[in-house]
Amino acid sequence: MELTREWAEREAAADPLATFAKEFLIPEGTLALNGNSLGPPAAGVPVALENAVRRQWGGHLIRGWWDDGWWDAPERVGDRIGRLIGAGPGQVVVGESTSVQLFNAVTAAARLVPEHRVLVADAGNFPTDRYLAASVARLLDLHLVETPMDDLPGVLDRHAGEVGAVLCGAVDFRTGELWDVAGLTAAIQRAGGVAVWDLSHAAGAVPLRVDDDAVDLAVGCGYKYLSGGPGAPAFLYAARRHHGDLDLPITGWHGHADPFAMTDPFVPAAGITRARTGTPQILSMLALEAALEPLEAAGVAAVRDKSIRLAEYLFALVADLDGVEVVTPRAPGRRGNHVTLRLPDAVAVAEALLHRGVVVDERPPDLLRICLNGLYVSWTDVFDAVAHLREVLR
Ligand SMILES: Cc1ncc(COP(=O)(O)O)c(C=O)c1O
Ligand SMILES: Nc1c(O)cccc1C(=O)C[C@H](N)C(=O)O
Repeated sequence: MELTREWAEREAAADPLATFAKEFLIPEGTLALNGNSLGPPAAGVPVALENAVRRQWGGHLIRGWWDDGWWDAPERVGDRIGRLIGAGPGQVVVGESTSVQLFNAVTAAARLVPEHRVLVADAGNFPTDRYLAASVARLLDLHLVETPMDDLPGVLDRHAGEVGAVLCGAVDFRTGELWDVAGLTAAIQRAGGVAVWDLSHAAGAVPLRVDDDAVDLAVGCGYKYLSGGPGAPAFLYAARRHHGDLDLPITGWHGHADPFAMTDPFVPAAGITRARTGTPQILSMLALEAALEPLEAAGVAAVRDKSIRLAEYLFALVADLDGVEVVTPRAPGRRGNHVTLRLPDAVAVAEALLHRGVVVDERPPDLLRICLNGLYVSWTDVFDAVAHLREVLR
């Protein structure tokens, strides 16, 4: 690799994924490097929404639930996301916010092993995960143990036999560190626990194999690498082996075995359908469904491969920047698709970059996150972003 713009231009010209950038609505001259917060809209999204509102809703009114496939959307879109995370059909539903799904999953996980009174939570996880783990612990009167991910194996050993639900983030939202989902899931299960992974920063970013890794439950965000739009519905994965015993706390009527019988008591539906809650956010779900198309067409593996190489380019480009430390592990197997730099005044630097059309984000006090989603970020974007950073720091 060469640290010149000409080299970046040559790489961009030879990039087999280059055409996918045109399938996203990104303002001319803007470098969208914060897809780990909010992915940009795919061009198919406004088309799908226009169709959903005018033709489906406006044309068919309530018949849309059946004639336009709205009723089945949570499982249908769930299966599509399932393919992106290595889940076979019938194990993923889409709906609600990530936070609601986290509450649902962690509570159900704890209820799978009611005699195990320790709830373990990743201390570095995004705040909503930690708040919800604490809330579930209070609700079920469990003992909450928060641990840095590095110490998770030790915590599991110390509490072996008492461990119930364990909530971890697959990719650290701050540092971008990718954890060993397969190995840690096995360790959690050896301790008697039930592994709940937050895949928000991993789904659509890194190839996941939730079935092969024997993950118990997982939750993920719809608006980061899946580009479903602000507040896009989240997803919940539950391994098929748990479906019969899954006692989810949000027992809405869409999760009932016979919702239109409208009778008591609540009888959970068979399969993953029991994880449905109330009426799903159809417009948002159809936006999310349309947004998946470029990612599905490119394939997570190809996007990941390019993202890894873009990060290596970024590591090389920032190597001589004084006072800038790369916080993200460099080994590809140990990082997701965002790179985090530690530097003084990260907030002011992010602000200055934004004025130059470089959209990154900062996490206080001193972290700058740069998301390199190979689906729409190019080699020249990385070169230009670092050139701007260099000028801002000067
Ligand atoms: C790991 C993680 N979980 C959850 C969320 C968000 O949850 P919600 O979509 O409910 O706001 C985020 C980001 O906002 C996140 O980074
Ligand atoms: N969910 C967000 C929001 O509602 C507003 C602004 C940003 C976000 C984010 O997604 C933050 C993100 N999860 C993070 O990793 O920091």
